[in-house]
Amino acid sequence: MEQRSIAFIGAGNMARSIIAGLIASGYDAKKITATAPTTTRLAPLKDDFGINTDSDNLRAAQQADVVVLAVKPQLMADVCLPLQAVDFSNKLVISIAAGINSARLATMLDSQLHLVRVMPNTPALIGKGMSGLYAESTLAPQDHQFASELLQAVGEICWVKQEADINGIIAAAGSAPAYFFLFMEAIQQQAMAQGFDEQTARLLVQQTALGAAEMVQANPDTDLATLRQQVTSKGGTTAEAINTFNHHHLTEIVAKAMQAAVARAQEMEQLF
Ligand SMILES: NC(=O)C1=CN([C@@H]2O[C@H](COP(=O)(O)OP(=O)(O)OC[C@H]3O[C@@H](n4cnc5c(N)ncnc54)[C@H](O)[C@@H]3O)[C@@H](O)[C@H]2O)C=CC1
Ligand SMILES: O=C(O)[C@@H]1CCC=N1
Repeated sequence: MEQRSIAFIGAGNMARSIIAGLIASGYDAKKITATAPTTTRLAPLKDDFGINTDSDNLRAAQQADVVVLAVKPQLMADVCLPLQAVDFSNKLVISIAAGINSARLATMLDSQLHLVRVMPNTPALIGKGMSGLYAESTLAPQDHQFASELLQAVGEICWVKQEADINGIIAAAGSAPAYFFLFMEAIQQQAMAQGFDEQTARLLVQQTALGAAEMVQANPDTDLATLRQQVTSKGGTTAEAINTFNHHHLTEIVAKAMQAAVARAQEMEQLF
């Protein structure tokens, strides 16, 4: 892919995940700079991936072709204020922040932007990310392509047509690794309660989750319900477990959780 210079403003969990994935995919480490106020987050990035680090956001942004905004939403306005001095006319801006829309980002940076909003997730760290992307139709094709390739370097992508759909991506992918971790934690805990040691309980759940996810991927023409039914023998053990989930309205719980994620993103759009 095109090797543009990239400045990650903010060097937390998500920036690290994308940087790790980019380096693993062969992106030139010298073309990547990450910023943070202290060396706590920066030193490991420099040591692990050989990228440049800087505590000066303005300098990093001025020197980059692509500026990735990767700070917490509540900090975004404060972080953007000094960046208003940057000439963004020839730069691509990528924001990964939840709950801050394009119009608000343009106001925060006081510029007309070549902007892509991206909603990634942390499995980008191991090249298994899922990112949703949104841009105005006026975005140049080469910027569109660069953003696609950047996120494809760390996983799968899908472009959404309306900016509001980014909130749906948050609910279904950005936040969703945590749902699976929670589910796996619950299985691990119950396996331990049934007598397995912690390590064995973890192996049982992690290998099963991996196997299930890979079966989904390996059978694109088989719907998820069919895969479930193939495990569920009539009158057997799985049927009892699934009946218990249904009795406690698992589907409704998931729907409510995803709706709550969207509602929070909408609320953040008003707050920050
Ligand atoms: N963690 C996740 O799974 C996902 C996070 N996001 C978005 O990514 C963004 C970052 O989230 P995380 O990485 O989880 O947060 P984080 O708290 O791990 O990282 C934020 C980083 O910003 C740095 N920072 C704080 N003040 C700064 C400043 N003035 N200048 C430069 N850097 C500064 C901090 O040192 C920290 O390393 C958020 O906007 C979030 O909505 C999006 C998708 C998934
Ligand atoms: O929890 C959050 O707000 C961020 C956005 C998606 C995942 N983490």
